Amino acid sequence: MINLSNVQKNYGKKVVLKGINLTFNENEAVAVVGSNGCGKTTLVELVANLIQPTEGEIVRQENLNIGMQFQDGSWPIGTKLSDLITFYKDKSYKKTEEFKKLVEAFDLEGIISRDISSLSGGQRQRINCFLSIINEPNVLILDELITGLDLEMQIKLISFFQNYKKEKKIILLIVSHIPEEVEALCDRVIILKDGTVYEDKNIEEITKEYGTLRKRLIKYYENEK
Ligand SMILES: Nc1ncnc2c1ncn2[C@@H]1O[C@H](COP(=O)(O)OP(=O)(O)OP(=O)(O)O)[C@@H](O)[C@H]1O
Repeated sequence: MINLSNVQKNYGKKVVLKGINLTFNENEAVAVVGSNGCGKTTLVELVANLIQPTEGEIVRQENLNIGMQFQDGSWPIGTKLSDLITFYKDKSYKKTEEFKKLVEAFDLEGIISRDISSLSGGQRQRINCFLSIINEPNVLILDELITGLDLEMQIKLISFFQNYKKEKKIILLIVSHIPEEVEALCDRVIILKDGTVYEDKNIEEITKEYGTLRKRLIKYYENEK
């Protein structure tokens, strides 16, 4: 369980988030959505303990292991995924069934021994996905998981993470601009606006009221103008 109470985050004089009260529970998949710059990544970085609130408190249940897939990641020239695996795991890991399953799921075979800095955005994205779960997190944060990926990989990744969340009963937090991705992966949607929680509802409530999440978000963007 992770609880945010009265959280505020400022960057200099700019108040990015304010008065945030949220609880995330085990076995729950939650999406954070809203316009560019509304504070989605800031919110998940606070949850991940990567940055600290300016005001308020974040309480995390003990022994939480947090994994995060970033929108991109820059590695020093020459870094290879195979080196990173040796860093995070022992050598025998590469012989495990688990590893073989992940290589297949993220289509890593041809890129594992290549310099990450020479890979395409989509290839790096697949590596970031793999690294986000290498330490078996019980809180997994996916920030724009399928953005920039070809359709085949989008379908493959969504299906992988649908099964992953069912199996592992983690807290899954996703940041996304793609309503269909959110509907496929999440039970609950938090919409941010002006640095606050504008709406916090289950997908079922949203679809009952608006038909689809896409229709709900179009209404949100219409009011933003
Ligand atoms: N390290 C930082 N220093 C200063 N300002 C920052 C920093 N990180 C984020 N911001 C600002 O905070 C605001 C929220 O940024 P954030 O990345 O959380 O938005 P977002 O909702 O994830 O946006 P997007 O949909 O474009 O990815 C933006 O105005 C951004 O410029």
